[in-house]
Amino acid sequence: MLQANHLSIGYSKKDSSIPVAEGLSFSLQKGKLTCLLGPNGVGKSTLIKTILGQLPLLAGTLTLEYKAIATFSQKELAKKIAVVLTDKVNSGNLTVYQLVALGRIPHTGWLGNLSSQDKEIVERAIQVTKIHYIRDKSLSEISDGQLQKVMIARALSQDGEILILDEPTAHLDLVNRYEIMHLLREIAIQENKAVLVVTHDLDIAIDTADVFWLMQCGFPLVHGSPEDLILEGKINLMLPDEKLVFDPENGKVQESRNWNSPLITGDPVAVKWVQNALKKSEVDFSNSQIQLSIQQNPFQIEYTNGPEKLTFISIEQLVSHLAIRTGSKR
Ligand SMILES: Nc1ncnc2c1ncn2[C@@H]1O[C@H](COP(=O)(O)OP(=O)(O)OP(=O)(O)O)[C@@H](O)[C@H]1O
Repeated sequence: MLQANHLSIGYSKKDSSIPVAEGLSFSLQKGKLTCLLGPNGVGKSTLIKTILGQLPLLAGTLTLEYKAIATFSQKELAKKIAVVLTDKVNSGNLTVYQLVALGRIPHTGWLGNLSSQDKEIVERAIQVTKIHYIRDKSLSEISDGQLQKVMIARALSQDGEILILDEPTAHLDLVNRYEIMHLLREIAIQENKAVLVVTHDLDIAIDTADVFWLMQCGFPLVHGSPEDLILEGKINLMLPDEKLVFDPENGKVQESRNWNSPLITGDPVAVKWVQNALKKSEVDFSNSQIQLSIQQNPFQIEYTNGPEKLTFISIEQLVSHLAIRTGSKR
């Protein structure tokens, strides 16, 4: 579909160019959800603008269906690539249906009437994104999560083979973030589209994406399935700060500092969350004799420190005790 070889992207000023990222090679595949991840300022939006033909390439090649992107007019590109950007739409008076129908403009022109085929495509976009129940509402009457689905529906009604979304889940709550990403996955598979999503939502991206593209300053773009990148340790490329590291065991980003846990026995899930709280408490256990034993039903933490034996009924109580004992501020 879309292919890049040793692509350099960036901005040109007068006679000089300012590269943002160099040596990017990738191919975007149909039927797959691809997530583009990387730290702030690494060049994700610059890459999207380059793909959309809004910025010239500084070096390398970028082709769509084996033809250089630069050879497509903006109108031709709009028929092939639909995009949802982060900007807020300012069309509060339009209804949901009218906004979705605007996606047909590249095919009909601004004054073009919708043919029965256009109407079918608009209906399909509304159906796929499950927004039929708000189709007659005005845009000023819907929530941010609903608006995001409407924007995706508009992009779908454009009916290109490629769908690009820049941070579609920013500002949404957890449930809506999952819903939008699952919807995009469904669209990729069922509508056989190449879907590229820029996101900072690592957890949800791991659960939904088929392919990750990782951008990191000074490195070529790394791609692969999230699972392969996790097992190979390459996922850490998106964490330029050495204080953070991806823990493949629990699938989470966490602080890389060494921390000595006291000896804790009991149910592994309970042990994990007691450890989590103790790590945050910043109590130093390196030379301590403290041992903890967790009992279930009722939940109890038996605390032993040399001859001292205590019982706590919550993690909060244990942490408060340790804070008082060690003079920690927490
Ligand atoms: N119009 C511009 N002219 C020159 N440099 C720019 C321009 N727009 C952005 N940049 C620079 O390009 C670099 C990449 O910016 P870009 O917006 O692509 O990053 P990003 O990865 O999308 O970041 P974020 O995750 O914060 O959205 C930044 O250093 C930025 O300052």
